[in-house]
Amino acid sequence: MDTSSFIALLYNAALLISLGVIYDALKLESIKNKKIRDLISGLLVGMLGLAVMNTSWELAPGMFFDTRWVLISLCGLFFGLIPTLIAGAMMVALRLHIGGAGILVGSLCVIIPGSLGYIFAIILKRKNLQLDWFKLYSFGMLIQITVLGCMLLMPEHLRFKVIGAVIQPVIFVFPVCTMLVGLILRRQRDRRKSEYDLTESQKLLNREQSLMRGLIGSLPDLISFKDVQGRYLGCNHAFEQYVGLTEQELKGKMDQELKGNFKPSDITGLDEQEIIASGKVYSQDEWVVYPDGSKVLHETIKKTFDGLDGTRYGLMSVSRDITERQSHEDQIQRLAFYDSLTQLPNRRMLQDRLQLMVTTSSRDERFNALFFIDLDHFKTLNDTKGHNMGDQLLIAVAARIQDSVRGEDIVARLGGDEFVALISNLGEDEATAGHVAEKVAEKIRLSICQPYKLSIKENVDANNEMTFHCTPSIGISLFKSNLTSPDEILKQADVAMYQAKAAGRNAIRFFDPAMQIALEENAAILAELHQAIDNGELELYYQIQIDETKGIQGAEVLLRWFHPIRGMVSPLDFIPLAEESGLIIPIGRWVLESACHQLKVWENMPNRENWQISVNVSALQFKQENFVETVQEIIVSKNINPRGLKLELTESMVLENVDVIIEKMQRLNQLGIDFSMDDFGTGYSSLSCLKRLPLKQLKIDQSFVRDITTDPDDAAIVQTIINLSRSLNYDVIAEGVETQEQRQFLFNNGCSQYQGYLFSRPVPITEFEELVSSMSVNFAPALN
Ligand SMILES: Nc1nc2c(ncn2[C@@H]2O[C@H](COP(=O)(O)O[C@H]3[C@@H](O)[C@H](n4cnc5c(=O)[nH]c(N)nc54)O[C@@H]3COP(=O)(O)O)[C@@H](O)[C@H]2O)c(=O)[nH]1
Repeated sequence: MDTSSFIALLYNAALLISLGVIYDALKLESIKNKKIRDLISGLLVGMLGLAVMNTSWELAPGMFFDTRWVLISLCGLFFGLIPTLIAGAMMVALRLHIGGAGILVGSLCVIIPGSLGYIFAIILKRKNLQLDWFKLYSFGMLIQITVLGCMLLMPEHLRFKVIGAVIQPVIFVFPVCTMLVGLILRRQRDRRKSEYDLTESQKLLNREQSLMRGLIGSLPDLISFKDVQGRYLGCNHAFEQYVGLTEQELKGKMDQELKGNFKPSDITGLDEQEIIASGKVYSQDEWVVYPDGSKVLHETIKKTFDGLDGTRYGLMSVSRDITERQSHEDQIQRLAFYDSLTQLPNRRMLQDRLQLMVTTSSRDERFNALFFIDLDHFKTLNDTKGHNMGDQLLIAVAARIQDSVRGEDIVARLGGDEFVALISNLGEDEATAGHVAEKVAEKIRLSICQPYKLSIKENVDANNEMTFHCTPSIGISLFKSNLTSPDEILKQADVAMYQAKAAGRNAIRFFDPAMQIALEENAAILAELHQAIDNGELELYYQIQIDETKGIQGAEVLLRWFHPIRGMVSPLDFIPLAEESGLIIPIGRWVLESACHQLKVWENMPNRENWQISVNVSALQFKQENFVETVQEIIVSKNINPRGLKLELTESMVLENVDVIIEKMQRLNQLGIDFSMDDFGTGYSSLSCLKRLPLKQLKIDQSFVRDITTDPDDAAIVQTIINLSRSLNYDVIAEGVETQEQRQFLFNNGCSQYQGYLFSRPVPITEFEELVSSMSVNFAPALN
C-alpha cells in the first residue's frame, strides 16, 4: 500500500468516526416526525458515503477501495430501513456514475452490507439481545467476508490481484473499525435513549405532580406535610383556611409557631416524633376548635412518607370533618337503642345488657335483679287527661326511677307504662340479695308515689298545673347464672308484676311460679276461646230489669261460656282476655246478633213490644270504625225495631276522643238505639262531658248499691247520681239490688228501675221466660 492509499483509508476512517459525532451534533433524535428524521438521517449517511467514496484508493483502473460497506452496514444496523435505502441509493448512484470495471462489485458492496446491517438489527431486536463489542466485531467480520465474496465477481484477471491487495486491511482493520464506530454509535444511542426516557419521566412526573396537587388541593380534608423535624413542607387549601395561613407562609414553620389561633391536633410534637420513629399509621378522632370558634370532630390519620431508597422524609397528616357523620351515627344509635320519649335505653338495649349480665354473672356467682315496673291505672290518665299528660308522667317517672338506683344500674322503658330496672351485684347470698333488691324496689315505689305536677296545656282557662298521684306495681326476678335466659328473666319479673297487681296494686312481689301457671292458664283459655263461637259454647243469659211503676222493662244480656271440660267460665275470666286479644270483636258481634234475634221473638209476642235488651259493648268493639254500620247491618238482617236495643257503655270508653264517640252515638241514636251509662259513678266523667252525651239512662254501679243502707257515703253517692240523672233528664237504673231494703231506699230517693238478684240472677232464655210468666205481666210493686 502506497502513502496516498494509506492516507485515503485514514481519511475514510475519520469520516466514519465523524458519522457518530455529526449525528449527535445535529440532534436528529429530537426531530419528532419520524419520516423527516429518517430522510435527514439517510441524506447525512448518504453524503458521508459520497465523501468516503470520493477519497477511495484506486486499486486498478475502475476499481476503488474504501470503507463504504462499513458505513452502510452500520447505517442498516443503527438507523433503520429508510435511511439505509436513501444512503444506499445515493452511494450506488455515485458508483454507477463513476463507472469502470468495478461497477457491479462496487454497487454490491453497498447493497449487501446495508441489507445485512438492517437484518442484523431486526434479529437483535426480536431476540432482545444487547449489542456488545463482541457482536459488533462479529458483525464487522461477517460484512468483510461478504465483501470479499463479492470481490470474487470481479473480472478474473483482476480478482486475485485486488483481493490480495486489500485482504489485510479487510480482515484485520475493518472489523475492528466497524466495532469501534458501532460502539460510538451505540453509546450515543443509549445516551439519547436515557435522555429521552428521562425527559418523558420528568413530564410524567410533572403531570402526576400537578394532578396530585390539584386533587389534594380540592379535597375538603385538611392535608399537611411536615419534615422529620416537624416543620411544615406544604398543605392543601382546606388546611390553609383552617390555620389562616397560605402554604407559603406555613412552609418551614412548626406547630408551636402558629400564633395559637388554632390547635392542629391533640397529637403533640412528642407523639409525632414517636410516629416518625416507628413508621406506624396513627389514627384518632378528636374535637378541634376552628378559628371561628366552631367545634368540629376530626378523624385524623398521620403517616410517615419515605423515599424510594427508604429514607424517611417526614409525616403527612389527613384530618376529616366527621361531625355530621358522627351525629348521624349517634342519632341512629339513639333511635335503635333508646326510647325517644324518656331517653332511657329501650327493649333492644336492655336485652343486650341483660344478655351480657347473664353471661358475666355466671362467672362471678353474684346475684342481680330485674324489676318490672308498671304504673297502676296509667291508661285511665291517658284516656281521660290526654296523651300529653300521660307523656309528662312517663318522663317524670323515668327520672325518678333513674334517681333511685346507682349509676351502674340500667333503667329501661319497654313501651307504654312499662319500665325495667336492672340492678347488678347484689352479693352472693340469695337472702341478702333479695333483701337488698326489695329495699331498692321500695325506694323506687316510694319515689313514684310522690305527687306529680303535670301541666295542662290544652286547657288555657284552668290552672296550668295539676297534681297527680300515681302508684307502681313492681315485679322482681333474682338471677345469677346463665341457666336462665334473658327472656325468661323478663317473663318472670313480668309475672311477679302481675302478682303485685293482683295483690291490689302499689305493691312489690318477687317472682312466684304459681302466678306463672295462672298466666299460662290464661293463655290456654284464650286459645280455646277462639273456638268457642264455632263450637257453640257461648250462650246469653238474661237478667230481668224492672220498673217499680211500669213493670218489666226487658233484660240485660250477659254472656256465658260453657267449656266442655272447664264447665261454665265466668265472663270476668274471659272477657278481659277477649278484649286484650281483640277476640271481643267477633264475640261482641255474636252477642248483638243473638240479642236482636231474641228481640224479634219478643216483637211478635203480646205485651213485649216495648221491652228492651241491654247489651254490653266493650271499648274495642265500639272503637271499631265500622261499628255503626255493623249494628245497622244486624238490625236490618234480623228485621227488628231498633228501639228494642239499648247499648251499655262504660265511662272510661266515652272519655277518650269525646267528639268522635258522641258522633257515633248520635248516628246510632238516629237509628233508634238507646244508650245506658254502665257502672256509673266508678269513672271520671265530668259533668260537662256527660251533658253532651246522647244517653237514655245512667246505671248506678252495684258497688254503691251494696252498702247503700249501711254506708252513708254510698248512700250519698247514690242520691247524687239519682239527682244528677233527674237534672240531666236521664232515666236511672240501679244494678246489684239484692234486698228489699236497698230497693226501698232507691225508690224513696227517686230511682224506680232495678236489676239484681232480688228479682232474678242472669238466667238462660227458657228460665227467663218461665220467670216472666210467673210474674204478673203488669208487675205489681212489692213495696209496701
Ligand atoms: N263486653 C261485654 N261484657 C260482658 C258481656 N257479658 C258480661 N259482660 C261483662 O262481664 C262482667 C261480669 O258479668 P257477670 O258475671 O255476668 O256479672 C253481671 C251480673 O251477673 C252481676 N249482677 C247482677 N245483679 C247482681 C246482684 O244483685 N249482685 C251481684 N253480686 N251481682 C250482680 O253484675 C254484672 C252486671 O254487669 P254490668 O251490668 O255489665 O256491669 C261485667 O262487667 C259485664 O259487663 C258481654 O256480652 N259483652
